[in-house]
Amino acid sequence: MTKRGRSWRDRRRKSKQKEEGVRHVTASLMSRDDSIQLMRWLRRNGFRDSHLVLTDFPDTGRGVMSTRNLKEGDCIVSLPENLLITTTTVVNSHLGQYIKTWKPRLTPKQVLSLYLIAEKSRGKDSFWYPYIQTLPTSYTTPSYFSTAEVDALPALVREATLRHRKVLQNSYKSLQTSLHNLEPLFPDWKTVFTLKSYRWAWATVYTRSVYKRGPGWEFLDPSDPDVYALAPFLDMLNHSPLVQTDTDFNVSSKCYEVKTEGACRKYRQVFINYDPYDNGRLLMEYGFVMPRNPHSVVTFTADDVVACLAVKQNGLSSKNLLQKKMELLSQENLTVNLSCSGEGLSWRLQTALQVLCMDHDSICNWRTVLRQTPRDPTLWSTARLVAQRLISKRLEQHSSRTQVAEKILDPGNSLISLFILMLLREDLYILEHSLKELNSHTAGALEK
Ligand SMILES: C[S@@+](CC[C@H](N)C(=O)[O-])C[C@H]1O[C@@H](n2cnc3c(N)ncnc32)[C@H](O)[C@@H]1O
Repeated sequence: MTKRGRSWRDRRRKSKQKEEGVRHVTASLMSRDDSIQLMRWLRRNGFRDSHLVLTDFPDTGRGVMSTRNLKEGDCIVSLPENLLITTTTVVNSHLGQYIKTWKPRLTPKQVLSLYLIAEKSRGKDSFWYPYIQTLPTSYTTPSYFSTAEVDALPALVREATLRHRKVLQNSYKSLQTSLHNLEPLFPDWKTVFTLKSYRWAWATVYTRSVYKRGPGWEFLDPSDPDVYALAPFLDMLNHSPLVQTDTDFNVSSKCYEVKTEGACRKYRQVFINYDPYDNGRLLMEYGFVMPRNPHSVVTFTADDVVACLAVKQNGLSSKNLLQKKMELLSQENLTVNLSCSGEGLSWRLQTALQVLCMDHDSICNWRTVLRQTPRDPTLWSTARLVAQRLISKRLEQHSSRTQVAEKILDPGNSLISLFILMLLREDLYILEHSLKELNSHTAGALEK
């Protein structure tokens, strides 16, 4: 065996660094020109930023890095109104006269989607060209999932996915009847406004718009609020549930501003907090999931709990008693969103479990469980056994779903598959952890 000295290791290290450097430069060169054009265009049009640059991050993909230390209260982005795409932008554009008379009335999301497709098709002639060039060309939101990916999802997320896809299809269908009216502007409207381009535009609006209240145009469908604005550069900020930012339109400066509510170190990624969503919702609305998401939960319904009541107990609880309990729970809105998380069972689930385990005599005092403490130890020990059954049953179903998904999905080739597997594994962890907690309490109670 040849012994390799320090110089070999140094050479190896240097050549590895070079390889990585080449990979890094190749990856960033692809978007570097577009990023430079975007920044120039933004500054030409009144954008002010404080030392922020677009960068690829290994864990989140493209995002924003600060080149100086940021302190609480710093205004890091200030985007003038003329750089926002809102329904007002569209109404004042060449599409405006068509939007005003469109039948059936358009929703604000449809208006923005049509505009994005129209502007994209105009290429360099569009004012928005430098912005559109930096938009992703495809997304990881539900309308991009393959059939195998949809099938692999947990039941509730799968239902939400199918609903999401239906909304998109119906939205496109309702547009189709009037698209030919755009012929004077777009002679090739049939190949421009396709379902595929609409899916892209719709996902762009869904995943990248910020909240800005519109004027309430009377010619738009009021069933969807006019609160969306596409905000170049600001939409490059990724989400973290751990940060707080103040993101709003400032009516006096007429700029959309982002202010930090905490410090951020130099050369670190700057995040904003989109919404306190669990991973299922993040996947539905934004097309990604977060490892160790503090908002992640596994949810149950009251019917799931009822199915786990002991046969004996079920027998004892006459049909009428069970009906009464379900009425009480629904009065308190406690029949859905009963959940467990990395921290164990939620208060809602614990309460529903206790109500469903009450006997004939104690049900008249059912409100005592709403107060949470002190807990009736006998009632809670029955409820805990039902909880163990509930979680074990779900864990069994979920483990086999995850095993099947691991065989079918290819996370190396599809980011969507990777996110779905992350979602399944996170739920598995929550269920295992919750069951462990329940078992340890049972063991503790037996030892006493
Ligand atoms: C407003 S954009 C943020 C910029 C985006 N990363 C880009 O390159 O254009 C929102 C999208 O960024 C991605 N994203 C945001 N936060 C993320 C995170 N913490 N981890 C992974 N992807 C994230 C998701 O694809 C999401 O739909």
